[in-house]
Amino acid sequence: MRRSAAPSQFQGNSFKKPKFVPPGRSALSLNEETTKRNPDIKLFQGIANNAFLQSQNDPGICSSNLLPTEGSTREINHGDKYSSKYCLEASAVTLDPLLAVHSASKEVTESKEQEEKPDSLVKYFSVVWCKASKKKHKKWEGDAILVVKGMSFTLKDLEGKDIGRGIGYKFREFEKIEEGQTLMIGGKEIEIMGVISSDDFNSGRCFQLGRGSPATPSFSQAARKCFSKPFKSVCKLNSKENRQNDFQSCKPRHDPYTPNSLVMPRPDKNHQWMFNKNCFSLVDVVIDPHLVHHLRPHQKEGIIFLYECVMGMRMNGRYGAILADEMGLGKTLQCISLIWTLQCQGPYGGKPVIKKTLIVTPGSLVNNWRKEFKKWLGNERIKIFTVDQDHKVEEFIKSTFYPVLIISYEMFLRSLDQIKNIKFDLLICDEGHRLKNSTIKTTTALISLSCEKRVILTGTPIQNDLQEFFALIDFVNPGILGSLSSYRKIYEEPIIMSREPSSSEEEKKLGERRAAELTCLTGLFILRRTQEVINKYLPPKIETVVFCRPGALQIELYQKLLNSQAVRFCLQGLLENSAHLLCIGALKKLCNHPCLLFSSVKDKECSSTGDENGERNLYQGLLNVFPADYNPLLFTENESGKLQVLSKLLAVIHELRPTEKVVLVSNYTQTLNILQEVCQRHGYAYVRLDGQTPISQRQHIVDGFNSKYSSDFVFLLSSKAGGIGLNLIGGSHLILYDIDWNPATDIQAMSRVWRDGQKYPVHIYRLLTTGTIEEKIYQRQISKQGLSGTVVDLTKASEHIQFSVEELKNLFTFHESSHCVTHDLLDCECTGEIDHADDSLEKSAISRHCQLGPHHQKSDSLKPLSMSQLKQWKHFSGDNLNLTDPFLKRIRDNVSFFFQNITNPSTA
Ligand SMILES: Nc1ncnc2c1ncn2[C@@H]1O[C@H](COP(=O)(O)OP(=O)(O)OP(=O)(O)O)[C@@H](O)[C@H]1O
Ligand SMILES: [Mg+2]
Repeated sequence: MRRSAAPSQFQGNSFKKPKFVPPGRSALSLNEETTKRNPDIKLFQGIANNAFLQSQNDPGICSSNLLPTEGSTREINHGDKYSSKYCLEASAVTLDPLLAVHSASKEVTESKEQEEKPDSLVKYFSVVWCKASKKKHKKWEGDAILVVKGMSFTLKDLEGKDIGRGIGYKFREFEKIEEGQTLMIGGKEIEIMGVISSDDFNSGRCFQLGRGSPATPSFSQAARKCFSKPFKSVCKLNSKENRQNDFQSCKPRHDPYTPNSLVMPRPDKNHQWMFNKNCFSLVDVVIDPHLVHHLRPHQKEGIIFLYECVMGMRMNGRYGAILADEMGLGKTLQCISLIWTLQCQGPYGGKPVIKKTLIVTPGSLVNNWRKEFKKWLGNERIKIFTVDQDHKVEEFIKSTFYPVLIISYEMFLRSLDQIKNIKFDLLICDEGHRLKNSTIKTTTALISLSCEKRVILTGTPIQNDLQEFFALIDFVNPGILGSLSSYRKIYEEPIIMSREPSSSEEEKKLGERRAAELTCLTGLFILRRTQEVINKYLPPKIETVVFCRPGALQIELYQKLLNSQAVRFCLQGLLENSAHLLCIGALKKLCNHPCLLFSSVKDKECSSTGDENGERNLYQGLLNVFPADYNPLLFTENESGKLQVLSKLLAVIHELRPTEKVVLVSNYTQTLNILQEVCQRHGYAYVRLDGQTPISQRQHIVDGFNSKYSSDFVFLLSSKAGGIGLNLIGGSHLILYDIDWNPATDIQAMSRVWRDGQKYPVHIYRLLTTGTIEEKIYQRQISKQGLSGTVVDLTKASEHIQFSVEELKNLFTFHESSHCVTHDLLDCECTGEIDHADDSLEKSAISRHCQLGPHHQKSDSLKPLSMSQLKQWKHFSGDNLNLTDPFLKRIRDNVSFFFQNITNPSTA
């Protein structure tokens, strides 16, 4: 047979063909072998192997939070300004037992015993294949990986798909396999090209080599080009003009030697080779001292990280980054520092790296960005253009005045035709987790921009869904993980499979190794730090979960609803037309206030529409429970346990802390109407921001509330409509009036007030109605089920949550006599009469599971609580006579139980 190369070998990646390794040397990794022959790979691996830093000193820094092994974190070495030191934790994964088996194969195969149990032996070969035919001249059709396990052979293409299988081979047959040998497998003829180590297979690297993706980025090709004409372009100095430019700008813009100066790492030789063709002199890029003065240590690290990424210094040919710091860590300031620096400076002759930057952000944050630019850089340094009703993109295009364009995602889509014609050098997508779906218009439109330097900012953990993760990675560094289908085969499927309880040891190992490899590839350009890094700059946070006794009317109505035909149908498993959602909705409304339920029943009575959802079955007889002359507009506070508590809470805050303000959060507009009415009745000045608030007015409302001169006492906020990214540091008390299925919604709301700039200790109150569905939702939030996977995602509505009949039974049970069902579930022995907290468990033991990281990875501090963590909170019943907290004292009559936790007590 003529040995013509497989398609991928035509691309000139000659090093890709694995060299045959004789059995005695089979433990040597393929990479070691290839690097010996190809310096390009070695250089790349140098980068990759150095890519992770251990940050034992800084608990808050955790690289991308998708860590393969405990504590695999990144930190930038400040000791040496010009070099970032990394260490690859993933490479420290314990030696794969398969590898050991592999290297010992000779002796093992001679043993008869093993002959009978060949399953324990797995070998991997790189091969080329073609369909079996009798033709004389055949052409190989592709590269593939041959997996030989026991007596079965599997052929996988370089996308990870199985393309052939064979069983029933004799164990001795594969023992003799060697380079050049041909075999028939599943109707395909294959030729063995070489051995692949189990390490390379388990990590997925052998698939990448074939694809020429991350391990061999465009860098190797570019570098090869340079080698072909050594020094020519680099040393061809220098036109007169160049020299003059060089001379003029070779001084750093700011002094790199002053104490506390923040100097960006210098590009290495390869970078210079590729990007400094004109041989400008190297100039230090120094962050404006005016900014450095304000920067927190984690922000300095973040700026260096962003700089290295967008300059292509972390991974050759890749210019994207994901800054996934937890909420409130100042991602905006880090980006502003980056923009301002690149706008004025560059490492080659001091020439600025970028001219124009596009910032795309949710509409409600456009003005916040403008404000932040002004806050950190003043009005004079940089001119920014924000697009709104009165300022169109055309104006930006006509003017040469503005280097930065800030636009909302919606407006961006509408103005795409114009924006496409502008050459942007840097693209920043704020709250960029919305790009997790690569098929939505916004993502495709942004991808269509030619800008290579792309930064995603997100406070939401991004690794919970591996497909969404792919979309985000592929957005910032297109193609780095190959095609979606190969990504699924090589990473997603093995990783998910390994998490199944039924997975075999081997599957578990493979999944772990693939996760480690994925982390390794992506960890270079993802940075996530947790709230802990700024805790020390923040005031204390006192969080209290308040279990409010339901009012008499609520109890009666609640029981009536649970006895309705609709609920009974649900419990019999008759869940057509989402009837259970209707029941859940009615119970939640009732918990907020009975008048909301009354209005729904009345609306249904008056409406002429059909009854597909069985509303009539649910509402039957409810009106009789209300007083005959009940008027929902004249609702009273004591009809709702939570409203009574709220009203007293507002009163005591107003009385004891007259200069402090309250953020009052609900997910429902109708509930906000009631809360607004309460404010009016008591004469509290308030502002309101919900989904109806025009985007143009939002920042104005926020600024007004945050101003120390404003007389507003309450900020009524619909968290779903507008909570994301807002700074509400004017408020130091935050009350969550109702609970969402999705813990992320509540966490988002809570972190609006406890953030940089907050002056007062922050009090957060979560109100729950005792014994009702609200407690159940809370338990779901803090139990494993609620914490797994994509639930921590603001876009997932409760309609997508699946319930079993068992779960519905639990949801539709009312625990009228319990002080706190959640406490009952904790298996805690205390009676709640005195303050109690369980110290028996280690505080940080439980973390939210994510698909990539191990189960005991460092936890996000803003992640939802777990049950066992809750048990460690101080807890006590409302009858506790030793209450000292003046706020809790005032509301205790209506409260059956409290859980309380204080973060950062020392900064008080
Ligand atoms: N170094 C600093 N010193 C003082 N205040 C700071 C500093 N860095 C940021 N801030 C302030 O902290 C607040 C939060 O910053 P920012 O809005 O950028 O957070 P974020 O990381 O974008 O959070 P989110 O994910 O919620 O959007 C802002 O008011 C900002 O001005
Ligand atoms: Mg932000």
